[in-house]
Amino acid sequence: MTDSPVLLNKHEVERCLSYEDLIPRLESVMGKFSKRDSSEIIQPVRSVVPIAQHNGFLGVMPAYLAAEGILCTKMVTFYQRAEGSSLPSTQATVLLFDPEHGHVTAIMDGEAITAKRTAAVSAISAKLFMPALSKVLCILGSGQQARSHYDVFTNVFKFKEVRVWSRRREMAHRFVNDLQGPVRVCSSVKEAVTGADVIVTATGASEPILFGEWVKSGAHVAAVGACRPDWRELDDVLMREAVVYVDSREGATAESGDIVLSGAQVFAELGEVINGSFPAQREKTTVFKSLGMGIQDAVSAKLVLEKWNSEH
Ligand SMILES: NC(=O)C1=CN([C@@H]2O[C@H](COP(=O)(O)OP(=O)(O)OC[C@H]3O[C@@H](n4cnc5c(N)ncnc54)[C@H](O)[C@@H]3O)[C@@H](O)[C@H]2O)C=CC1
Ligand SMILES: O=C(O)C1=NCCCC1
Repeated sequence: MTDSPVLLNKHEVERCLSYEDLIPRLESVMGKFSKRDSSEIIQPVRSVVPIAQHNGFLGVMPAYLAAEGILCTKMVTFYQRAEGSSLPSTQATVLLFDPEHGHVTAIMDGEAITAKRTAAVSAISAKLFMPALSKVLCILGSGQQARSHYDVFTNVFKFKEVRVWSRRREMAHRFVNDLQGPVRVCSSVKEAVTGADVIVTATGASEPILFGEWVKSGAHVAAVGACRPDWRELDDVLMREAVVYVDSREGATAESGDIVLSGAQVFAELGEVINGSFPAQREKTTVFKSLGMGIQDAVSAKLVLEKWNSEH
């Protein structure tokens, strides 16, 4: 008989997952992924089931990391919520398995993992691509991803100014009231992004909200939303003028409206830059188009379980 799986709620997952541990593990696994060695990593593009009646999607994100003995899947639902809805737009559960015998070893909340690993990957992109003397950070959106991006970006980097824009100004004020540091609430995207060195787009938008003409030359954009092939956050001008990096080429081709609909060319995967096979063009305007990967959830879940096991 196998042991019952460990059950970890959001609070426990949050407590057991630090950015300090997460960032090097993500850098390492994304570098390995970009080598496309299927004896080491298997991660298909996520399967997505549309829930058309409710403006939602169910995504299933399996991954197997043979050398590290990690077999994992995340199941994630994401919805386009009506303005003013208090429901979360992204919810998830992560399962870890024993790769040898096939039983489930842990079932854990996936919201905290999704929030932290996505923000940590964006921070890795900023470390590689943002201008050398970056002073101004701008966050578009005020939800879960905006919050985790604020946390890691202000932790890892030293910005002189942080700005936030949200489509409802009161939500931007609520976001700022929950934080420790000073953040300027902006009333338009244009005001928020003008002169910014680093821009995070973390919205539920399906039409462009960020226009290339507003973006300072040499700025870095970490684009986190618009994860469907017909959704946009960034306009054609920005997509065509910037050097475009992605987490996975296959994922970007299948799921990113900003890439597919603009016809922009992908320059490299983050892992290819980490491996040194493509350069980080820091002096140019750069976009990192994030879609999320099962391997990111897998290493995050393993870290959570290792930490939890070390305490019990
Ligand atoms: N790249 C990745 O790995 C991941 C991407 N996502 C995506 O990131 C985005 C944000 O996710 P969460 O923070 O979890 O959602 P959330 O619901 O907590 O926050 C969404 C934010 O977007 C704003 N928003 C919604 N519709 C908008 C519109 N039409 N125009 C402008 N702003 C709009 C909301 O006011 C809110 O501030 C979503 O698109 C989600 O699908 C989520 C998880 C992982
Ligand atoms: O990677 C993820 O997790 C997600 N990516 C895009 C949409 C919501 C969840």
